[in-house]
Amino acid sequence: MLLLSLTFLFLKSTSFYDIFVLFTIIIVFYIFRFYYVYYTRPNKLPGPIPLPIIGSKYRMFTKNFRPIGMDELLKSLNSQYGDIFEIWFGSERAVVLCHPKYMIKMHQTSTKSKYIKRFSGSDGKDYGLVDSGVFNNNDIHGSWKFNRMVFSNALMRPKLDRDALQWTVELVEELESCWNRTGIIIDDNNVNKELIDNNEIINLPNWMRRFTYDMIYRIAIGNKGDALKSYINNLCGLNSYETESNSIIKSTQTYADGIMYFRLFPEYIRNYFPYLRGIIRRYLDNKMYLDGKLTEIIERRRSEIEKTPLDEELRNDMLTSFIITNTDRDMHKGKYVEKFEEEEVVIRPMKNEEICGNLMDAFIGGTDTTANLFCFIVYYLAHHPEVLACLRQEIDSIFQDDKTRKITLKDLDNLKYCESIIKEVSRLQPIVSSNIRLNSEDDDIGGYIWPANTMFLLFYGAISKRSEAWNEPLKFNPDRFYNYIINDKINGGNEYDDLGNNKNVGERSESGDDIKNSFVMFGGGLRMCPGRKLAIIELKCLVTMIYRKYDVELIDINAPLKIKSTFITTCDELLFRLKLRK
Ligand code: HEM
Repeated sequence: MLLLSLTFLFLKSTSFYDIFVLFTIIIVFYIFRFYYVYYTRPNKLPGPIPLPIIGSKYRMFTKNFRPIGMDELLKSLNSQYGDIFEIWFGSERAVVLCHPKYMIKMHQTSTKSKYIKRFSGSDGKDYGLVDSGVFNNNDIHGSWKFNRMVFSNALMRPKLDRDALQWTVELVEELESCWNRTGIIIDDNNVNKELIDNNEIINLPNWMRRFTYDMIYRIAIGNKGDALKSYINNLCGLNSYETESNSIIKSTQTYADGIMYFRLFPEYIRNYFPYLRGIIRRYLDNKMYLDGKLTEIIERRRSEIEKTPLDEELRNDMLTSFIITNTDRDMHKGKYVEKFEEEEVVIRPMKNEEICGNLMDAFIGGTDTTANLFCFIVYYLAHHPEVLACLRQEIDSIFQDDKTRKITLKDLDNLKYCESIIKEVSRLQPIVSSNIRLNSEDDDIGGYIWPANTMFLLFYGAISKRSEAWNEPLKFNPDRFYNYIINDKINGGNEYDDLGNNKNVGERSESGDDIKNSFVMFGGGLRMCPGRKLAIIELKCLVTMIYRKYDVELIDINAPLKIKSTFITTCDELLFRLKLRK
């Protein structure tokens, strides 16, 4: 208030000329300071010279002014500057790492690791970006450790596998019925010309986003989401109504869009820059609405749990797990000070704000990732009929040509080639193509000592395609995951993820050219994706149910894959239709 009054007084008593001169001085000072910091920085690495305010962002346009995504930008800088270089986000430097050897420290699975932090600073607390939830949580040895443990436990329970599979099956059936109603499933005599011209309806990402919304809503809250249902109603011209799940999902999407503003602009600019202030206000209002809605749901469930007799089983979803943590309903109550790797975590009941943050992280983490990966799988299978034939062989051998038998967890275990396809697509077209880590103490990376809080950008898009780790790295070849023998001796001990995969070897480990951490689909270390098991269950089930029954055709097989890439890579358009498999 005082600042505003002073500004008002100043503006009233000065001429336009004075303001212009003052403004020019500030800008010149800013530019001078910016380049002073740039030219006196420690460990000067190669990289494009940054511009004030926009940093290296001007390189996101080609010489012909074609905009490019983050993935393409990093690829071109990698080939120009090598495996370690720097780029600037505004006035903040990021050291870009493109070789798996640098991941050994970044992905270390120990609480002693110096690379657990994802972001710098303590700005954005009002938007839940400091000590709330899991993804953005920077309070590493405090609330992150606790939330991360409860979040992972909720997702990794074997009981959830069974439900996740059953819910995926039900949702694929709903998806099929939507595709039937909109005419996406055709036979030879029934090619609906009108439909083919309607890109909205035949665009696969539009369906998959709603599918994964509904799925993660059910996993997180326990009730069915309505995104698919209201989308089909809309397309069929029926009344679409606003359900609780839909408004939460929409509001979560808006919340996710807002994160960028809180990360890019410091608090004083957010609060006092006129146009920005309005945008920020809207994002904060939306967050308040979302927190309110989620708190209502939490309280409803809490009272439902309180009314449930102790010997009666509770629902099997993340929300219930969060609410009962260390309460009388928790069979581990009081028994544990649990171990998180080698550090102790005191388990306590979860606060409502923490539950809200965790639910939002589940919604954000569990939708675009799985949805877009499925679209990329469809694209790759359409372009590699030989791989599709092998997939069909595996599916048919397990289901004996039965196109409707319910999938079991044992079937999922046996779908090894299907899993290899998912991994190989992720290797070539990673959904999370770059990731961020910060060092908590001074440390040596790439032969330089980096001061604490240096930002490292791990460019997974390059790391997963190194010729030291993979034979013909740019070739789509799921066999490299299928026929792959783990060599303990060469790797000096293996680390297995929850899927039973050795995370630390590339295909060429047998020949001695092993490269640690060359497959980074789910990141690595203590911050590795906690939703990985769920994602693989969903994807295997989806791929199997679709491909055992249908031929998936792309409307234009020659069209290049249309992607948009920031830190995650999404499929913009993939026009498709289905035919019943003969
Ligand atoms: C194909 C699907 C998915 C992919 C490719 C993927 C990938 C990733 C990657 C690369 C990270 C960063 C890990 C790191 O920093 O080392 C991550 C983190 C995370 N993912 Fe996923 N993910 C997927 C599905 C999911 C699902 C289904 C959920 C939720 C149920 C989820 C929730 C999260 C959360 C909460 C984090 C932050 C973990 C932390 O900071 O401690 N993800 N994911």
